[in-house]
Parts: sequence; C-alpha cells; structure tokens
Amino acid sequence: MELIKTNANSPLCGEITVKVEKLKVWASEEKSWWKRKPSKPKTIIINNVTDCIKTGEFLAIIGPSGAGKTTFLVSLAGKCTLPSEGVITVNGRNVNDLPQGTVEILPQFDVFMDCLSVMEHLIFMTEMRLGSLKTSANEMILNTIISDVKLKSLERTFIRSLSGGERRLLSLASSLLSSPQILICDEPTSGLDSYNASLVVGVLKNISKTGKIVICSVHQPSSDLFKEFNSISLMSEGKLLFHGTHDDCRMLFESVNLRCPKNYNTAEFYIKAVSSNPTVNENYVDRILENYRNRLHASDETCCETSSAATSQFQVCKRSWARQVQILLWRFSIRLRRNITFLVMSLLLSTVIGAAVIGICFAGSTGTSQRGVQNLRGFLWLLCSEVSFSMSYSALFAFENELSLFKREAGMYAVFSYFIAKFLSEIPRCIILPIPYITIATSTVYMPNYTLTALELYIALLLTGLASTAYGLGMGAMFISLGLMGDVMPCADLPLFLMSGAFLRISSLPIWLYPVKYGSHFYYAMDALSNIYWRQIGEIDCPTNVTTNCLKDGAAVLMENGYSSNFIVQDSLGLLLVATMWCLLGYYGLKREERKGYAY
Ligand SMILES: Nc1ncnc2c1ncn2[C@@H]1O[C@H](COP(=O)(O)OP(=O)(O)OP(=O)(O)O)[C@@H](O)[C@H]1O
Repeated sequence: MELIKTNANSPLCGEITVKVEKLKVWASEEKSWWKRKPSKPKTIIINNVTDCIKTGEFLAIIGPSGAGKTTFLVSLAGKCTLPSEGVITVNGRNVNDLPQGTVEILPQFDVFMDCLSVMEHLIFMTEMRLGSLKTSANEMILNTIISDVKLKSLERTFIRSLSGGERRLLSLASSLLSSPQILICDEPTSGLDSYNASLVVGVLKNISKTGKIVICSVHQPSSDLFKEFNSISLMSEGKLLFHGTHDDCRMLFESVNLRCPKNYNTAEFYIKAVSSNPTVNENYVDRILENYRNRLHASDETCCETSSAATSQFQVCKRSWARQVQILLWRFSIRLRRNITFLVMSLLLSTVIGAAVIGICFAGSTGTSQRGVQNLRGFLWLLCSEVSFSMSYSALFAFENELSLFKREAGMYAVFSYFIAKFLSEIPRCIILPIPYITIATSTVYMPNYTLTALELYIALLLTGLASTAYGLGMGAMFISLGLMGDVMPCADLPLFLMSGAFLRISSLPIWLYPVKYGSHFYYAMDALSNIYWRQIGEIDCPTNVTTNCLKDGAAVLMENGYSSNFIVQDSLGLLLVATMWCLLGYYGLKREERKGYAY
C-alpha cells in the first residue's frame, strides 16, 4: 500500500536548528591478526566539535585537505559508520532517528545507472520516494524540481552524456524530491567550470532561501562564489575553528594579526593560514580556536532549539515490496533494452556456437549401442554444464557492478525487493539460453520421441538455469565485500559438480557427503536429464565379441551411475529448493552489505 504522510507533528516544523555537541569521530586502530603492534594507530578525525546551525544558513565549510570536512558532513547527515561520541540533534531529535529524507546528502561523487535518461532516472526516484507519478501532486513536485534545477532541456539526455555540472544538478534534483529540511553537499562545485559552479551554487542558494539549511563543503572556491554563502565554517585537523559570518571571520583572523591582502582569494587565505604546514604557521590553529571560543563565551549566544508545530513540507512514502520490485524491474528493463544488441550478440556467440560444436562432435551418437552410452553420458553432462556454468558466472558479478548504486540507494527500497527484482531480471536469460542447446545440439543425436524428450530436456535445463542463477547471485552477494567471488566460486563448484554423477558414482558416495549432494544443482540437473533420456532406452545392443559387462537398457545405465529412477518431479523440486537456498544466502549477503552503511 502506498502511504504519503504529511508529517504534521514533526519537530522540524518552522525554524530548524542543528545542534552538534562534543562530536568526536575516529578511525579505530588497524591491526593484523599476526602482528602484535597495530599497523595504523587510532586516528581522531573529528575532534570535539560543538556547533549550532540555523534555518536559512547557506553554510560553506572550508579547510585544508584531510581537515575532516567530509566526515563532519556525513555525521551531520547521520550516515557516519565510523566510531563516534557526542550528539547531533535537529530540533532536539537525534539525527539518526529522523524520518528518511529529512536530511539529504549529496556525496562528492555521483553514482547513477548511466544508461537511463535524466527523465527516466527522475521517474524512478519519484516513484520510489514519493509514490505514483499518476497522482497530480507528485507530477507537479517533479516538474517544479526539474524547472528549479534547470534540467528541463536535458530531460531526454542519457545520464552518460551529461557534463559534470549537469550530473550534480541531477543528483540535487533527486535529493530535493523528499523536500529535505537540511541539504548537505560535499564539494558540489569540485571539477566544475566557473559557469557550472555558479549555476549549482545559485540553485543551492535559492533552496536555502526557502527556509532550509544548506551546508556545503567547498574546495578552493573563487572569491565570487565564496561570497554567495551567508555563513562559513573553518575546519582544520578535525577541529571547528570558526562558524559565523564573513565579517566575523575576518575580525577573528585580524585578532591574531592575519589580514587577507587586497585582491587575494579570502577562502584560500583562511585555508592557507590554518593548514598544518609548520613553516607557514605553527600556532594559528590553536590561537584562532582560543579566540573563537572566547568570543562565543563573551557573546553568550545559545543554541536554542525550537519545536515549532507549524506544518512541515516533509513527505514520507512507503512503497509496498511488490511495487518496489516492479519499479526496480522497470529500471532493469530499460538497461536491457539499451544493451539489447550486445546481449543478443553475446548470447548468440556463447550458445549457438557452443551448441553447434556439441552437435557436430556428437553427431550420430545413440544410447542404444554400448559405444554410444559413453557418448550420451558426456552429451548430457555438456548440456547441463554449459547451461549451469553460463548462468551462474553471468549472475556472479551482477551485484558487484551495481554495488555503489545499491549502497547509495540503501533504505530507498528493501534489500529483499532488490534481490527478487535482480533474480527476476535474469529469468529471460534462463528461458532463452537452453533453446540453442535443445534445437541445435540434440538434433544430431538419437532421441526417442524426439519432440517430447526435447521439451522435457528443455524444462529440466530451464530449472537448472534458475538454480544456477540463484547460485551465482548468492555467491556474488556473499563474497562481494571481499571481491573474491571469481576465486571462491570455482572452489565451491568443484564439490558441487562432482555430485553430478558424471565423474563419481553417486551410489558410492559416503553418507557424510549427502548434504553436499542434496545441495548440488548439478546432481538434480544430471539426475533429471539422465532419467529423461535413459528411461526411454528399452534395449542396448550388446555385441557378442565384447569382453566387458554389457549394459542391457537405460535403467541399467541409470543404476550404474547411481541415479534414482523416475525421480524427475523430485529433481525439479530439488532444483527449486536449491534456488531458494541460494536466494536466501544471497539476500543475507546483501543485507550485510547494506548494514555496512552508506557509500560516500
Ligand atoms: N573510514 C576511514 N578510515 C580511516 N581514516 C579515515 C576514514 N575516513 C576518513 N579518514 C581520514 O580522516 C581524515 C579526514 O578525512 P575527510 O575525508 O573527512 O577530510 P576532508 O576535509 O573532507 O578532505 P578533502 O578535502 O581532501 O576531501 C583523512 O586523513 C582521512 O584519511
């Protein structure tokens, strides 16, 4: 069910105050398990910062590289995953407990699905965050944002063709959909030319005028750009050295005998003065901080938090998981359409050629002769292995390619919905991939009741494809953080495909290997394929001059391999169960990634 709530009781109504009290953020020491000494000691990143930011502030945070600006911004957004102390509240409410969308952060690097157009991306975001675009209110919000953020002329442009500034604007438009009360931007102008930089800053300034707080870290802003901000914060070595107006900052610097020369970039002057280069200034950081604290005490200014009851603009939308799956599938389908030529070509190359090679090599093979038994066993194993390996290895990297996007969108949709959508998006491949093997490869070997047998083989391969896809997605999701999926999967493949019966006699397996057997999609797939073929072979020729034991019929072949007879329904259920098991493991793998926190 779709819920659009207007948060009338939100503490964010009217005036907004962000209060930071004794914030300390650090990176824990890094220690290898084989070394006693830490390889990297504990590092303090934010050092005892206390601050107060109020409605209407268009705040520029400046400071030398490594001063802690990004960490401070991420903490303000409640997304910092590093260990910390202290409290950040917004109108008295802990920033971590605020409803989603109240505080939005635009990280320094934008991550999009690049094959989408600007409009498609915004439709996706609106549908996920606000609700159906069929409601006129949502359509109006989207159109207003598009024109406010000056993206009207770019609606049909593909994201991959956008300039850096346009990408920033698109990121901004996506963040504005939830009508955040506090907008945080990490270096919104970095890498942009002066025109694009002033365009972005202009849009942000307008947003701050609508009763919101806009906080930006800025790296070497031009003098003109710097003047656009109505307040500035200066950071160095994790400390907040100053927060206030341009005039107050100038006076503070003058109090330690630092005067910015005429025609010199003010921001650059401040940054240079507090950068930790001992040859430039040794004591300025401490002196400026001391003077700033003294001034604060003298002014007796308090950080008063309001709890106004006026109506908030904030909207919360909770889409049902089924709708989330639908919206995610819509986005996957766009990518599929954009890459269709490449996908068809790769599918043709990998399957049609493979199927033709198998067909040519096994031409004329029949399971009705003693010599053909070995060939048919090999033939069935190749069908099974081609489908399962193609499907599992193509699914293996599916999450890795989208990990940054998934982490950026964490919380927007449920992990469960994302996994299901991903799995469903792979189903067309499972349907198409076995077709060349069935139509081309099987046409050259002897198969009794050709049409029915081919159909049964196709269904078995389709189910094998589903289980293999789940296996690939599951392995990919579980080992994504280590980046070792490509190394772990072959190790896991080995015991699983040994259970196929193609190399080891199933009936000779020790009982302690049974859990592996019943968890192996290769076992169910080969059992089903072998049953489909061999149970139809009534008699196998046995020449009089052979010295070894003859296999009399298909049932004898099945018995020799250790396959169960007439187990096809159970095999099908087994494949579906294996698929479910890998889906659950994959889901927990992704959930673990989500818990690691936001990617910035
Ligand atoms: N996850 C982390 N683990 C360890 N150290 C970290 C982590 N995140 C940040 N740091 C360290 O904290 C310091 C401050 O980093 P931060 O990115 O906040 O600085 P910054 O002022 O934004 O720098 P820049 O202007 O170069 O982006 C840096 O020395 C950085 O190496």
